[in-house]
Amino acid sequence: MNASPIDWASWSAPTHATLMFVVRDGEILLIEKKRGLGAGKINGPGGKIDPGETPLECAVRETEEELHIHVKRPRKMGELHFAMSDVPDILCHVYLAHDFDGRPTETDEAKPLWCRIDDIPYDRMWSDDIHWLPLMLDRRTFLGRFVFDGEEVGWFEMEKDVFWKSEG
Ligand SMILES: Nc1ncnc2c1[nH]c(=O)n2[C@H]1C[C@H](O)[C@@H](COP(=O)(O)OP(=O)(O)OP(=O)(O)O)O1
Repeated sequence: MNASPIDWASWSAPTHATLMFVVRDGEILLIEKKRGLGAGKINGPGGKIDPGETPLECAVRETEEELHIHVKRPRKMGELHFAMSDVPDILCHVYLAHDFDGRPTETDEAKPLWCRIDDIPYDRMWSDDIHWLPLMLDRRTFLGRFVFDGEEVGWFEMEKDVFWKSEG
């Protein structure tokens, strides 16, 4: 691929956000996002980090708010650095869990959707997802850098097997 149009060494994002994925019995718990950035797309639950909140606290809170479940023992699997063309840049922390309390419930923010791991609807998701979600499902950690042109990925690179310090 061409050289990056972004100097990633000096890049920083004004928006920090999270994503949480629950994988159990060969299925992944996704959402149909009903509002906010990415409304209409399929994604994991998640959202923007509040002031004073850690990324892990945010991922757990957003999952509770959007699906009314409490995830157990989430592990940080990756970071996604999004240089955007039409909204402020985003740094997103990605978590994986295998267990939770509660029953996934539709809220005004999200509709739960269990998908078989081999039948994930990438064509209804953000266009970066296909570059890192399969890696995460193979239990590999990652750092993805993406330059978006509107809704499309114009440039990207993936670092694999990145060490992320455990939190909490
Ligand atoms: N490119 C891409 N791929 C996968 N996931 C995402 C992106 N860009 C993104 O922003 N996201 C994720 C990261 C977050 O989980 C959401 C965006 O957060 P948002 O819904 O705007 O945050 P909330 O705090 O829930 O929303 P408001 O309350 O501010 O409306 O998408």
